[in-house]
Amino acid sequence: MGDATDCAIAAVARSAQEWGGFLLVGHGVPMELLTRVEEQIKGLFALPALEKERAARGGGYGYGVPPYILSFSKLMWSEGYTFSADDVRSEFRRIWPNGGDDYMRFCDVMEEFHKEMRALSKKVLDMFYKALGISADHIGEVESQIRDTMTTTMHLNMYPKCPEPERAMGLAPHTDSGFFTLILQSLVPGLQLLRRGPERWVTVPAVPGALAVVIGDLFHILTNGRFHSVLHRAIVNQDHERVSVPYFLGPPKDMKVAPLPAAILPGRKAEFRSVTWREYMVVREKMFGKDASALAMLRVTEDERDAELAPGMN
Ligand SMILES: O=C(O)CCC(=O)C(=O)O
Ligand SMILES: [Fe+2]
Repeated sequence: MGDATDCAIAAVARSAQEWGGFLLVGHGVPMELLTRVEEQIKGLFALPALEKERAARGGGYGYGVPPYILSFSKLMWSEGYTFSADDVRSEFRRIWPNGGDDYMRFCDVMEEFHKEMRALSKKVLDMFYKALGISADHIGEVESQIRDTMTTTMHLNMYPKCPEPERAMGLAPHTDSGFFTLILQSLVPGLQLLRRGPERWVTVPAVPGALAVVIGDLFHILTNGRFHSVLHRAIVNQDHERVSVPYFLGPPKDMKVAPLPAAILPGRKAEFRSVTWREYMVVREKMFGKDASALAMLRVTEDERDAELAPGMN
């Protein structure tokens, strides 16, 4: 994947435009490591409820579901754990206050995974740059800054078997807010992307060793809407529990994100205002559960564009 072929780059461009995501194979993260990650996560969620509650979610991190899913009416059939990938050892002291073998094994596996995924993320970003027409020898200051400062948040999802799957949802429809997400999933399908025109939910196949890549809202802004953030959800089933591990890549929380000049097509203008991730989350929170998109709030309006073209004329 280090030297992705022109054909692979064209496929990335096409799927990022049409779907907002794709399945990545041949990425080099060993399958055997992915299996160990899944085993550790199953072990974590199998702990007694009281032990998990010690790490109850606060300030965005910890055990529990992300707050946005509470604004949906359908029953959510999942458990979750969110943490900063750089702080595995301190975060999981909350679950294992005295350390010990289980703690060590869990942290070792998560750190190994983080190291591999971080390296992979940079390769994926470079593929996206190429797919936008920004070749390796034309990467500018902003592009390199993004590459060097990307942050990573990990989220662990556990969807137990559900006796009445049609009455529940694993994770409500949402877009990811950052740049892009690499998702490891069990060999049990459940992730679905919303395909446009006509709208329908399409299940992402569970291919051994593959990682799903999903584009987030800030990447939609960065690419001036050329790559679109995709609405996705997770469904549950009666026969198998399912684990998924989204590895979220994004900018530092206070870095301004605006359409990359090199990504704006000839004859077009920047269609989004610049925003930090922190600011974006405030807009997004207001939109949860409403039938409107936070991204739309950041679109530059015709009036603003006219004002920009003719300063001081009103
Ligand atoms: O379970 C999945 O496959 C999707 C998880 C997801 O989209 C998320 O946690 O943001
Ligand atoms: Fe997601």
